[in-house]
Amino acid sequence: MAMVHMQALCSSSVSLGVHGEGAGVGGGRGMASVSFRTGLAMRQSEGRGMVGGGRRGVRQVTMVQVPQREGVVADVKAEVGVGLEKSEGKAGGNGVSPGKQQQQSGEGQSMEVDAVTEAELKENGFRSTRRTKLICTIGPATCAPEQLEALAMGGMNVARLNMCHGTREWHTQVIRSVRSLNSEKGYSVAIMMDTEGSEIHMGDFDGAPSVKAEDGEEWIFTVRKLDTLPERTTIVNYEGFAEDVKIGDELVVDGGMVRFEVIEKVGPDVKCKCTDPGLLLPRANLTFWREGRLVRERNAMLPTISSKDWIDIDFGIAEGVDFIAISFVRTAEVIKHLKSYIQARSPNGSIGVFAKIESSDSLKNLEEIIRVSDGAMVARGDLGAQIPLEQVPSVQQAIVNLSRELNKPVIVASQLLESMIEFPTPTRAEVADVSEAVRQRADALMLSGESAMGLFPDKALSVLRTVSLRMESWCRENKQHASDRLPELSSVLHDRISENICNSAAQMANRLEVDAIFVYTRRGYMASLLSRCRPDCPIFAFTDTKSVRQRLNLQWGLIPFRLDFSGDMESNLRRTFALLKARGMMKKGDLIVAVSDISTADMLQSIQVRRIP
Ligand SMILES: Nc1ncnc2c1ncn2[C@@H]1O[C@H](COP(=O)(O)OP(=O)(O)O)[C@@H](O)[C@H]1O
Ligand SMILES: C=C(OP(=O)(O)O)C(=O)O
Ligand SMILES: [K+]
Ligand SMILES: [Mg+2]
Repeated sequence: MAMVHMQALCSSSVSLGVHGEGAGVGGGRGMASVSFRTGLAMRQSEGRGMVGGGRRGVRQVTMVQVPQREGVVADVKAEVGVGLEKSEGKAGGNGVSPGKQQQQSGEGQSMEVDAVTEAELKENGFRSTRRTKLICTIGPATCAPEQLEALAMGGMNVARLNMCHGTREWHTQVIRSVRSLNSEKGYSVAIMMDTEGSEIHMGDFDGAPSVKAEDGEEWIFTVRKLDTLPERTTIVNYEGFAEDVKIGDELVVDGGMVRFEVIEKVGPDVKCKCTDPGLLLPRANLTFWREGRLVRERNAMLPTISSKDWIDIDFGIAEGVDFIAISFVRTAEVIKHLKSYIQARSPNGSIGVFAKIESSDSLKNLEEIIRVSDGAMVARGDLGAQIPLEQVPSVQQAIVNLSRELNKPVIVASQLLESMIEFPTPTRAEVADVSEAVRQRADALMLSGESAMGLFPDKALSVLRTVSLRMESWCRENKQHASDRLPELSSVLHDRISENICNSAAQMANRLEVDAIFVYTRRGYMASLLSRCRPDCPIFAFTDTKSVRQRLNLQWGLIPFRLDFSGDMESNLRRTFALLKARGMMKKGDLIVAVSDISTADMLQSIQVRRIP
């Protein structure tokens, strides 16, 4: 077996030499010692996800010969001495023993994992765990505690709150209910807040869940703030509406669910004739088209984050939501602006900011937007109203691929199982659509109306679950991963080491057909990088804070655990094995690849192959 010898003399180059002889690893269990030495100095970048993030300093990387130990099959280790300034972050202590480590309240227990995954692992083993994550929009059909619990039981990883709808009190109540399910019953449902954005939309219908617009009917679209609505009248939330539309324009509701033609303008009222009948839903999105083209000049004048959105965002920060999704993002600037605002407001918090890709402007700046965001959502509902429908599938594929390349989680959203709003089984075409998103290896799939106000929210979730599982195992059987080549992520040396460690670990895991990859990570960055490789086995991500654990919930293949760990990998591994075995989640003889991202005085990152003793 090879001695891997890595040498890097200055911050710009790393060379990897593989020698023909060296410590003998050949003999299977308990024999290994592969190590590499690096002597390099580098500045830690301030970018996201640095190991031991929050610290600055110059790192000195040195090699140590790794002693042979029981249970080690092979061990590749880069050990680093870190010259640190005082650590700024919380829970960043190096080499603190678990017993001594002071956690925020409620974080002192031995190991926390989502109860549903735990049960699934015990029952069906590693290969059975679902890799694609599921998001449910919560609405009137699912907001009661027992309805939320049914979704959590059914595999909901993230609950989404659409701030277009519902009152502040309603949202507060849902957030509290989810939080107490988590703390009292062991679920781990994260919360995503989705901003309303400055879209043009219709008003409510005096509490009616929907109103039918018949072919040829005349309707009034008005900018007047009416208290009582005359029949066949709807309010439009955009004050410039009556001025902007022209006679002959086409009004498209919800991307084409209903259409009208403008026939007359009377002051603040716009008289329209229904040309495509259908159901009008409260606050349905509205676009207007002239000579076959979307009129977007005025839309472009509206802010991406409205004053109402800022109030909602403050609310989200105060409630400690895990993710904020921004509607109708047009540029990277707005995401940067929001991220710095969140950073200033909750320096210790870690709210992931997701860019919703749902306008033609966002497509022009796609890469820039995804680079600065913590994730992206293919919001096909509005996207399909802004670009020709037939372009949506290829755009979806491009966004999924780009996000994965850039190491950002990506959600495929809207109309996945639309017919299940009314019917208990999906159409075959819907099943094919869900399967395709899974085959593309999106991180997460999202239900909207199906779970918010449909008749069969639990059934819809169950369809997402079973279709995902089936497609995932089909992909593994057909070795789809073989063709997945990812371009290198970044130019920062330190990042390149993390990336290459993760790529190698994932490749090793696939070749050795191990049962799981373990990753010990404080910020979650290494867990993300492993998820990005979409390996065949599940990834157990051990992290020491609740907020990081919650955030990892959204990423493909990750099973996040909260665990107090120390800088001593050997003791971390032994403790983890013991805890997992005691809880029936692993058994003697299981093979794992362990990746460590814990920065301490004598270690940076390592890959080990271990058999559970
Ligand atoms: N918090 C809520 N309160 C009431 N109804 C909701 C809520 N969230 C979602 N809904 C209903 O579910 C439908 C689908 O949800 P979603 O796709 O998120 O919204 P939209 O259709 O406005 O884009 C909405 O049109 C609305 O009727
Ligand atoms: C997810 C979407 O956004 P919203 O439901 O908020 O309109 C969409 O447009 O597909
Ligand atoms: K929204
Ligand atoms: Mg939308």
